[in-house]
Amino acid sequence: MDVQSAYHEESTRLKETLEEVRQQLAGIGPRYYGNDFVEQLLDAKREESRERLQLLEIEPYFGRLDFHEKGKDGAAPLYIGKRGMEKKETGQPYIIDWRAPVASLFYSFTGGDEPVEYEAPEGIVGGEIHLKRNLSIREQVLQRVVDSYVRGGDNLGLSDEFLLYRLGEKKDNRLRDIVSTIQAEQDQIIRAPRARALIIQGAAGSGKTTVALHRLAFLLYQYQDQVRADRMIIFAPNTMFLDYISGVLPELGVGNVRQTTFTDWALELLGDEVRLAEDDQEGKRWFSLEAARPEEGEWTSGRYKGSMVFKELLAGWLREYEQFYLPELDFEPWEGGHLPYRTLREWFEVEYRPYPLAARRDRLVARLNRWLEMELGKIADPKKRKERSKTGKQRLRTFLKKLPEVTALQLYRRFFGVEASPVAAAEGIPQTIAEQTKAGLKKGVVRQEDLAALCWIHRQIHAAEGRMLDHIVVDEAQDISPLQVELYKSFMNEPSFTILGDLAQGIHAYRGIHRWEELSELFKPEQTSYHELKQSYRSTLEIIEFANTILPYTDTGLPAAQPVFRSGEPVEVVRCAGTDERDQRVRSYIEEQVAGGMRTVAVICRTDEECRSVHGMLEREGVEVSLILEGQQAYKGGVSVVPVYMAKGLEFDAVLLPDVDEGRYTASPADAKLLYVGCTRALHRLTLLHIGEASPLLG
Ligand SMILES: Nc1ncnc2c1ncn2[C@@H]1O[C@H](COP(=O)(O)OP(=O)(O)OP(=O)(O)O)[C@@H](O)[C@H]1O
Repeated sequence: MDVQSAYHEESTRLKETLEEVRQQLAGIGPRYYGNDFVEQLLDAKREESRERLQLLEIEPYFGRLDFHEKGKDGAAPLYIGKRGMEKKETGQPYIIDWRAPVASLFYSFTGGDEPVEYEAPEGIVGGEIHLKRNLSIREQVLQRVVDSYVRGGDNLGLSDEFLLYRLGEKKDNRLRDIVSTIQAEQDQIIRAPRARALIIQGAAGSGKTTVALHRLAFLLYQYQDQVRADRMIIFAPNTMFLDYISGVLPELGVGNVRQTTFTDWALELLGDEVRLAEDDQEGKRWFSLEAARPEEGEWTSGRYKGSMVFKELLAGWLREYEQFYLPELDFEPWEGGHLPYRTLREWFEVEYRPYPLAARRDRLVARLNRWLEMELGKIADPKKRKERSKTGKQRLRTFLKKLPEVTALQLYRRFFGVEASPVAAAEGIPQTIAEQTKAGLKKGVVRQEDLAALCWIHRQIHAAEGRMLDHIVVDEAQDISPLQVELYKSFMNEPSFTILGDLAQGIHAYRGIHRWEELSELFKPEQTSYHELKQSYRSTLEIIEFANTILPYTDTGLPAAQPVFRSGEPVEVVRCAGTDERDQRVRSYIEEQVAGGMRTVAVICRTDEECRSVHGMLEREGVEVSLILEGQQAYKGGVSVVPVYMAKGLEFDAVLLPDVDEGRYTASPADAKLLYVGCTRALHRLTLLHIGEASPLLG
């Protein structure tokens, strides 16, 4: 079929579809606002349908697959959309949800005339593909029809055309869904079984974040009876990144999934008791040029406090503390009254043993109160009872002081020896780490690196409290610690994780993992699987090849990222005679890129100070530009100046690195990772400037 007839055919089908959607929408009826519970439930269902149809009304589908199922007559066209619908009159599928089993063929099929199959709930279904067609519909208008496979046709390289068209688009300030162009290797991850910890090492721009979000949408569809959106969490590195990805799930019709940072989540779990030190800023501490760089093999406090070694120490100390928690004392409410230690021990050590420490203490206190009331009840003389009640209650208050309330922070303080305790402070913590932590605790504050341990203690002493979770996504997982994952595990009956990251972008190696085994070892072998995504979709061929030359300096041994064949302008590296020329080049770069239609442009500097200086210069020249620093809540798009450690996870149409000199990017793996992150943020254009000698990482 020629292009024109295909376009005509699809226009007709689109018209029909839109008419069907409109009719179904019109048939839904008005909303119900009354108090009847059954009506309310029905209304919620109608509302769901309305939302689904409204989504379909804008872009009903993006693909068509003509599939000839074995044993059936001829090939039937399947239209695949972000949501599914049936034809009202016949009840037959009219648009197939992209997550449905049969839709997997659309993604896994990469050409060839061989038979294909997919896994349906009823078993394996086989057949042949006759046509794979990509359809681009915007605001109800058919814009493009691209056949990536026609049975019997020559099918030369067409499969990439639609993907390239999508990758060539300019980006705004939000990550988008990719349902129409999910690639086979990505689809495998999206559709992987739920009950395991999936660990994914993916090259920069390989779609990790995007794939994780699509996987959530898939799990909600596939395991409707087992998972709920409000029992899923996405952990991402910072609030601005969360803002950047916040559009994807709603586009996929998924609401109610909590998207948060570990710090926010941990502080909420721990309550008001825990306060972070105000100077706990990573930019200053680790990314200034003066920042201390840990030696290879040396424990940094973040690595240590996130390690399983530290967890074991905590666990051992906590066991001992629990053992000595109950003081060896009888309780005497008044002269002659007596509750022996033996009985108290029986309650605490035997009866309440199965409960976590906080609950054991609560129960003991409640029992003591009850015991006192009962003893008082036995006294017949009202005057005497009143007198004893007063003394008894006073003595009980004094006694309870020896059973201090247990909170995570209090225990942590005792563990570090900041507060007296029946069990001595733990030994074996590297001295500087112990001293630094104690100094903070004495001032009443902790650092972010303490949060995982505090939350872990909290779980140990409260256990069953809090909701269990169905699935957790950990993005940028190279930056998290084993203890964090151990903690997340305690919120699940069986592990169900999507853990994604890139060790080559491990710029927080002072607190993050250095090998994926550090996380996979936390699961039983049959509970975990490891995948690699090597293909990179974000950047042009030139940018990926350029970034690949930096990769070996990161010392991660990771393979080069593979580009899709999308060619653009060469990467420019320009030596400037001095700051005047550099500033002039930064300004003209921004001007040119904006004039050339780039919607997001970033000047990515090595440090906060450098960013402030470039931003100040641009503002003085009247350039409209946002300065992004640590703690930024939202990403607005347009032109930004951002330190490289904050740019991780984001992407921009055009990127300029203005300070790639030998002093700012040395030949160390830490700097190589920073430069790799900086370069891989660019989709279409990348330019690097330096004054004096260029960084040795540029070969
Ligand atoms: N199959 C695809 N079709 C179209 N675009 C895609 C596809 N896969 C990824 N992309 C695009 O590639 C870009 C990178 O995706 P994403 O940010 O999810 O990658 P990442 O692996 O998390 O990157 P990084 O580790 O560098 O932050 C995004 O613009 C995304 O839309």
